[in-house]
Amino acid sequence: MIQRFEDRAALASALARDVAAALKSGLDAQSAASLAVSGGSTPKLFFEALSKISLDWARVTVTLVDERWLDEDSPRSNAALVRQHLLINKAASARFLPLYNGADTPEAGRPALEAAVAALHLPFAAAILGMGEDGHTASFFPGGDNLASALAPTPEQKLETMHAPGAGEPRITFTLPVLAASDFLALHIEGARKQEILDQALSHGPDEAMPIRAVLRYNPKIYWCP
Ligand SMILES: O=C(O)[C@H](O)[C@@H](O)[C@H](O)[C@H](O)COP(=O)(O)O
Repeated sequence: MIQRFEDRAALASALARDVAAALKSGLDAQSAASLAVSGGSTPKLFFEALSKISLDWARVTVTLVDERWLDEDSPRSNAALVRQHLLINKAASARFLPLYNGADTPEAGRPALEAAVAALHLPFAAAILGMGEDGHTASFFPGGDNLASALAPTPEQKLETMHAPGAGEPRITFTLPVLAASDFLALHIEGARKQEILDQALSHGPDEAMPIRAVLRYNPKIYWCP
């Protein structure tokens, strides 16, 4: 299902309201709720809208769908984006679980992160994905070295590392089954170009060429604006 909004502000406030509702349902049913958000350039307005909504944020853990293996002082750090634009206002009391821990490589950092992630309250109450113009989502990149195991991991594995020509730097990502099991699963895309990419992904073709296809099979709610 695609919901179309007239502009970025309208999309951001609708997505923030829907994510807050999903978190509230999670918190009404259980002692804690987890939220996985994407980095990149698209989510800032949504983050700021969500940060202003009243919720029992102290019982919410925010983490990332995926992370670029970089220190937080890099402008490409997704953790830095979340700290600056989401963990503010009312959401300042949320707990944050970053997916970068300073190890030399994501492979070296992954065991400690798998242990940290094991303590998360899962399934996610909400997971919000983005999409790149190459058809990647999370760190499921075309040509990624661990793409197959990120899409179909062993059961105990919640994270996968990824090196890919289009990724910019090494990555770590939640695997598809963890993200797909979220109570509320959304894809947030903006602009005519991403609409075209989405149309291509919705046509037949291999997941390896456009890994977003693997997610579309789970019918995420799609939020789009020009
Ligand atoms: O760390 C990342 O790169 C993301 O989590 C990634 O999957 C992102 O959502 C898309 O690449 C879209 O990025 P833009 O919003 O910048 O287009």
